[in-house]
Amino acid sequence: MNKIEHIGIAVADLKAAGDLYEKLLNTPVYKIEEVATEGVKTAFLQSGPNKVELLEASNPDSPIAKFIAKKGEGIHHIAFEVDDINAEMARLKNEGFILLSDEPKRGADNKLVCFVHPKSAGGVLVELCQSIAQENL
Ligand SMILES: CC[C@H](C(=O)O)C(=O)SCCNC(=O)CCNC(=O)[C@H](O)C(C)(C)COP(=O)(O)OP(=O)(O)OC[C@H]1O[C@@H](n2cnc3c(N)ncnc32)[C@H](O)[C@@H]1OP(=O)(O)O
Ligand SMILES: [Co+2]
Repeated sequence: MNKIEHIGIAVADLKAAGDLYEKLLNTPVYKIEEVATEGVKTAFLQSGPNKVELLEASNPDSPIAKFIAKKGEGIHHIAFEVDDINAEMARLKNEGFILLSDEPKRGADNKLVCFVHPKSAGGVLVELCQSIAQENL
């Protein structure tokens, strides 16, 4: 596991949250991207070395909709950068962590991603992110 790749924040209204975080971080949203397979619409802001991912549910079955219904808006997950997501997934599985998919999935912002169930990670939803090489986009 390398640096924190982003902090995921669940929001009810992506536009309003984007405006708020632009003021808070004094930096513009640099990308808006829907990941239909995840049921989310995302907005990204970069503040120094830190990346913030705002997440709005794009359908009622979205994990973000369920999260907000249960816990309200707020920090949803921590994503870590990995060099080799398949190797990290195998290592974590071997260590007894519960992975939420058998294979990496296509995430936002040109990443391959996989999630670790919060029940096996001390109550924190952890995401692994491997950048997709330019030639493979
Ligand atoms: C991929 C695009 C983008 C990117 O970065 O590229 C994203 O980050 S997409 C982010 C949205 N997608 C996901 O979150 C996928 C992984 N999440 C899941 O599969 C589910 O949300 C899961 C399994 C974590 C929870 O789903 P479930 O249907 O089991 O919901 P429950 O409310 O029953 O939760 C069970 C249990 O877990 C606790 N929980 C749920 N979400 C979180 C969370 N984000 N952080 C910490 N804990 C969480 C929930 O409170 C329940 O615990 P309990 O003690 O029973 O209340
Ligand atoms: Co994320």
